[in-house]
Amino acid sequence: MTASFGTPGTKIPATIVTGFLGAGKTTLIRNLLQNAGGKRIALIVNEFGDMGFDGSLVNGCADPDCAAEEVVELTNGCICCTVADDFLPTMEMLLARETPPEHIVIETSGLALPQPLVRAFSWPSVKPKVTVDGVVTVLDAAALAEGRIALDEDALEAQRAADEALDHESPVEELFHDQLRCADLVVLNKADLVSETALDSVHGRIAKDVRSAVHIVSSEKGTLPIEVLLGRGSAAEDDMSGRHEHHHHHHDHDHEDEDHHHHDHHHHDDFESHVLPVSAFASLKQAEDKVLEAMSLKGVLRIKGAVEIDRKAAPAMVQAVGPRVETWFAAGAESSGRLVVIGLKGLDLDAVRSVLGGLKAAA
Ligand SMILES: Nc1nc2c(ncn2[C@@H]2O[C@H](COP(=O)(O)OP(=O)(O)OP(=O)(O)O)[C@@H](O)[C@H]2O)c(=O)[nH]1
Repeated sequence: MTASFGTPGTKIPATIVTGFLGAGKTTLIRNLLQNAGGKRIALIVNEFGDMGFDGSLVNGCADPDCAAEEVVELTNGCICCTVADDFLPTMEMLLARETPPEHIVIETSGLALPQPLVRAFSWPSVKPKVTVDGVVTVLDAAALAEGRIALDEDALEAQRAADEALDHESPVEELFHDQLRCADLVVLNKADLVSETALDSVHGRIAKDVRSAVHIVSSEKGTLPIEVLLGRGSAAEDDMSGRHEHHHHHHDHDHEDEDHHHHDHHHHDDFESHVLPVSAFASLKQAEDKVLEAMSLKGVLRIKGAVEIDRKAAPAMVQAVGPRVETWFAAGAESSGRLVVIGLKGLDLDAVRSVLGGLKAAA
């Protein structure tokens, strides 16, 4: 082994924040950065082909208390597929700084597998200097309580009985399990939306699916003490056993003639993401109704963005997850008039477009 310049124990810790679409990753990170108490944190954000929308949201944290020294955005698509050409150079760039960050936080896209990213920490240029402090998997407790991502056989069977067309090994479920399997800490977020009983029951189901000794905590808006989130020291890159992904089954099906070494190949061939320009809506209410209607279309998983409202100077931010849509006016938001729509491959984009057409299209 070549000696590294730092002594062991001086590696920069990196926290990977993973979790399905809309679970609350960005919210949790924003909170963490506001409570970092002067720690120099670099943030790496990754989005799924949406032209950096989350990047602008995070940068929009102009709060003087926000600890993000640096927000670096990966632009080559999904982090788990572009490790070599995007993530590693970004890490090398951060490490080469005269004053390197004290902690690195990485937000993966809601459709990314954490495993390939964790493995990247074993690359020679990175391994001597950085270690995975922990994989934090954020879950939407409200969605889980409603059985929207089935975890146990009963729920799967119930769901299958309810919908013949539903494949119990859908990519969404595999992805969910893989994100859970890799966790060092599971955050049951959106606790405010569920009863204590429902939260307990979700907790019980999740506990069966995580590796032993993984902590499960609940939160509202990702508000957790920084001591809980950071400083876990898991060194996940040296501890991949037990974190393996299911996902390669799926891939093997599709490409039986290919080698196993492709097994962390993109999952999200099964997903697609679109940026839709939308014209102004008549009112906030109309925007909410239309977005909800679009969310109910088959295959649509997540909608977010900023839209114009007739006669309003500030654009309205839109965040939709499952049956919930949030909107608020945000002066100074960049790039309004577009919505990012993420869903299963084959979703009916024309139907989505006609619903989200906005005021002018509807007229
Ligand atoms: N009620 C409630 N809403 C929450 C909570 N945490 C996040 N949200 C809302 O859920 C929506 C999604 O939150 P984000 O933080 O953007 O989720 P994300 O995981 O980063 O989403 P993607 O990047 O699309 O995967 C937003 O409208 C948030 O305001 C919570 O604890 N309670």
